[in-house]
Amino acid sequence: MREKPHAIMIAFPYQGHITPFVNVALKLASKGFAITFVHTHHIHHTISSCKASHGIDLFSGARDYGLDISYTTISDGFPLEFDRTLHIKDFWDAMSRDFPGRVDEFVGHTLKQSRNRASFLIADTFYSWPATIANKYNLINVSFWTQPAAVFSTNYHLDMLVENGHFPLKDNTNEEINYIPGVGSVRTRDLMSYLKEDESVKFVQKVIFKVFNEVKKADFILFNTVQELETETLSALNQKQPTYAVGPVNFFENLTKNAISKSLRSVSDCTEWLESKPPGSVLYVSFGSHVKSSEQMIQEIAHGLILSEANFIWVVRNDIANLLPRGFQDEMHDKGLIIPWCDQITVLSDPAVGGFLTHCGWNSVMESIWCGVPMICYPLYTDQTMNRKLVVDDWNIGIDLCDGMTTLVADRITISSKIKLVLNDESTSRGLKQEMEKVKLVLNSALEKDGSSEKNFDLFAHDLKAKLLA
Ligand SMILES: O=c1ccn([C@@H]2O[C@H](COP(=O)(O)OP(=O)(O)O[C@H]3O[C@H](CO)[C@@H](O)[C@H](O)[C@H]3O)[C@@H](O)[C@H]2O)c(=O)[nH]1
Repeated sequence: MREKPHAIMIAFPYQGHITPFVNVALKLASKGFAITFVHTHHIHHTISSCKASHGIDLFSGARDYGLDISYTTISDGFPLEFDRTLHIKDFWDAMSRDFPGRVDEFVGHTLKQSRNRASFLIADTFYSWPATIANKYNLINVSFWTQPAAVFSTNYHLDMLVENGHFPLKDNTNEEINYIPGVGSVRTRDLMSYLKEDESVKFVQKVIFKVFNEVKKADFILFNTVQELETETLSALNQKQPTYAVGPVNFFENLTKNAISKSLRSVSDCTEWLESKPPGSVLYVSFGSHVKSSEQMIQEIAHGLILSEANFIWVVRNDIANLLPRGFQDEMHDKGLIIPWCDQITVLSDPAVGGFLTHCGWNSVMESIWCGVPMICYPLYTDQTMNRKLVVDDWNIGIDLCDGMTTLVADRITISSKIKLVLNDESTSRGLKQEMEKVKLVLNSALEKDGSSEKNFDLFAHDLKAKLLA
């Protein structure tokens, strides 16, 4: 192939998807691919308003490092000021109905301009249109999955859940399931929240049904996970479609020294505060970019933190800041630092951090392992319950905040004692750290030059080029 193969990459408009997707773009470009990277106008506007120094092209920094990435934006159909979180159902109704047409037009136009270059499409698995558009333009269709393979496989085999009477899931069931190919034994309470019998998630179920029909038509599927951590699940999936565990890709950006802005919020610098704390003494608390806990639970966590007497950094996003107990900031003195957002990987890498109270978003789990920080798990929605199961039950690198998981509420005394267990209790903390070292080694080795993720990425690039030439 004389000209570089060309990827058209359409990002999914949420932080937990943007971060790894940007890294996939950088990685592909570093392997000799040309990229056209696309954000929605709204995401572009949000990212660029967080960093005044960046111009209109978020990827100009990548080109400074010799990477062939061009960048553009398309409309999601709503004005910039429309509140996409508050009106999530309207937003996603329109995204399902109208956005595919915009992508179609964009892809058609881009291909016309690209002078018969060998092109292919990469989109987030959560989009429901890639197979249709790839088919129309005769493009290879690459799907990118941002969660564990176990969650993918469960969604992929929804028909089995239906046959066995486990979909839709009745509330508060705790049966064992062991028929999902490659997933082993899992309890119904660990299944994704949107499989539950609840009107409010009906529209999510509809989306999931649709996207998992679509992904069955993908030519290649990339997983932001590690082969050695999910070996059986991945090999079962590989029997169905070509799958490649290439994760976690989240750290690849080091290559460009973080020159690519991808944060949807402005970042607070915690370095100085962390430097003033002893090693392993700080609990980092964050529930990711968009999930909301109940006011009651936020209050219990706040009191639990004070009772534990631990040092802590708590990412309290602006949308939940009003839920903190009155007088909390005075009570915590210098023991606590409340910030609206930070560079999470930088914070987790700091030697002062000894534990992570997390909602178990998959990026947070991967980042915590990469930094070797044991977790206290407080999963809230979607894949987070399954991610908790991997962290606590399978890998023993974290503990549950809410044992039993049925009510999802813990009181301040329990919370405080869980924090002490992870940060101060000799035996628990040593046990978690020992297991964490093993899992961290697996993850870090996968990212080495001859590690599985690196090799799988090369294999993917090789297979893709072969298919483009065929
Ligand atoms: O102050 C902060 C807090 C978070 N992050 C980053 O934000 C991302 C958060 O991702 P994740 O931990 O996966 O949580 P969510 O934002 O909640 O991600 C959504 O997307 C994930 C991937 O699909 C799913 O696993 C989650 O359940 C879903 O809620 C991570 O890369 C963090 O490094 C920061 O940079 N600064």
